[in-house]
Amino acid sequence: MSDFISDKPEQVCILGATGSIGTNTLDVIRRHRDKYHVFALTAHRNLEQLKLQCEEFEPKFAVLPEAELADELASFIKYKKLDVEVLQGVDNLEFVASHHQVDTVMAAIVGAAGLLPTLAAAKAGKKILLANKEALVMSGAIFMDAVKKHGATLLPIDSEHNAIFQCLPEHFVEQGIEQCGIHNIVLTGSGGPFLKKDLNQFATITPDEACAHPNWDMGRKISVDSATMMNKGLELIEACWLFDVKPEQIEVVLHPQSIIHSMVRYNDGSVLAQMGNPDMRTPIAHAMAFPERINAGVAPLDFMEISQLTFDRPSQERYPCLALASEAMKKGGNTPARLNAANEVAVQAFLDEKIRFSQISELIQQTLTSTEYDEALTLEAVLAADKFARDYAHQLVQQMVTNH
Ligand SMILES: NC(=O)C1=CN([C@@H]2O[C@H](COP(=O)(O)OP(=O)(O)OC[C@H]3O[C@@H](n4cnc5c(N)ncnc54)[C@H](OP(=O)(O)O)[C@@H]3O)[C@@H](O)[C@H]2O)C=CC1
Ligand SMILES: CC(=O)[C@@H](O)[C@H](O)COP(=O)(O)O
Ligand SMILES: [Mn+2]
Repeated sequence: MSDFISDKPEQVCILGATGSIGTNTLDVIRRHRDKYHVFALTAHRNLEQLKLQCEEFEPKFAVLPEAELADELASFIKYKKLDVEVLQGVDNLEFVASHHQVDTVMAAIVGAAGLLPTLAAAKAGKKILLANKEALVMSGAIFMDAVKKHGATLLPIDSEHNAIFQCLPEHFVEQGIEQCGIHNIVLTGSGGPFLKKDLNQFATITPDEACAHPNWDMGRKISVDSATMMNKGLELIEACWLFDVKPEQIEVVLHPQSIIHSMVRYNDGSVLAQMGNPDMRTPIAHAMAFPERINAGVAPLDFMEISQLTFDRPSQERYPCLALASEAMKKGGNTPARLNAANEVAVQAFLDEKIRFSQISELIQQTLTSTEYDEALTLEAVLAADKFARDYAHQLVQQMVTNH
């Protein structure tokens, strides 16, 4: 007898629906309304965008953490006579992420705010499409344990990790990468907008310059992370947890064109690469439909248009954040959580023009040296380390502002 194939659309909850990943996810869904149904949308401050999304997709739930915005959305929903229930408060992010009617959760909230709802989805055994790399950086062991224990399915959305996943053999989860004849993982990074900028001019970099990524259109926090290459550092940690490898098994390679999204190097000399135009709808569609393939609306890669694909070593002087992240992963315990917290505070302070671009790495380094190392194997310990490092980093911002 053939397997029963459900023709009911998959019920999707999008955490962070109004962001870059959230809107790209909705664009993929828009092309496949027969396969996917939007069950819940969550946002933070972008009320206007959420109103439009509620009108178009009419989810069962729309969640906003802040009461005032939620009330305004509820009035809009009533006025438009939409069949959408508006929920307010952060606890409701977890409620929708773990709702029994939800099949798939797109985890696309930026930063530590995404951890608890994404973990709730893992504990409810959902199919998780993971964009929120910070959740894994903060609590990799806890998160991966929850995925295994509760039978959740974890599929990477981050373009590099999705690429690596596509280049790995199917049985890598059971066997581990060494048993699969794999030598190492090659994590590619563009180097961001300051790949060639004079180091003497780093102190005067503006937020808009830092957010002008050469290849990808992303939210402001991850764009700054790309400019410092902390993004690659967070991705190195993310890859360690997703693929059960050590930092030494990952080689970071600069590839300014962002056409090869990452590679797997095999012992027989083969290197498998996943390529494509830099458009997040490819990894989103890949993970949503896996193991099938669906149309993502992405233009086919035109080799005649690509003049060259180049590779280089990242310079430690230009990108000190990359080494900070790699060291944090090697040190382990609560270090990646403290690194992430300090980075979030530093990036926000830079975006608010309180500190200089070159002070981001200084602030992270000082926070790591001055806050306490701990094994941090419980969620409470991770959250405490996050809070402590965040508070410490805020104090450093104040000092830096005063000394300006
Ligand atoms: N953009 C990209 O191409 C890629 C992103 N990622 C990762 O995906 C995640 C999302 O990135 P991106 O889409 O660029 O980010 P955006 O800033 O564009 O979007 C972030 C989303 O999270 C919501 N949000 C922000 N803060 C909170 C909060 N405190 N509580 C609840 N929701 C919140 C925002 O709501 P609102 O807009 O309403 O304020 C928005 O919906 C990040 O972890 C990033 O590292 C990974 C690979 C590629
Ligand atoms: C699209 C994506 O996955 C981003 O994380 C991307 O990797 C950013 O580009 P960088 O390679 O410059 O960090
Ligand atoms: Mn990435």
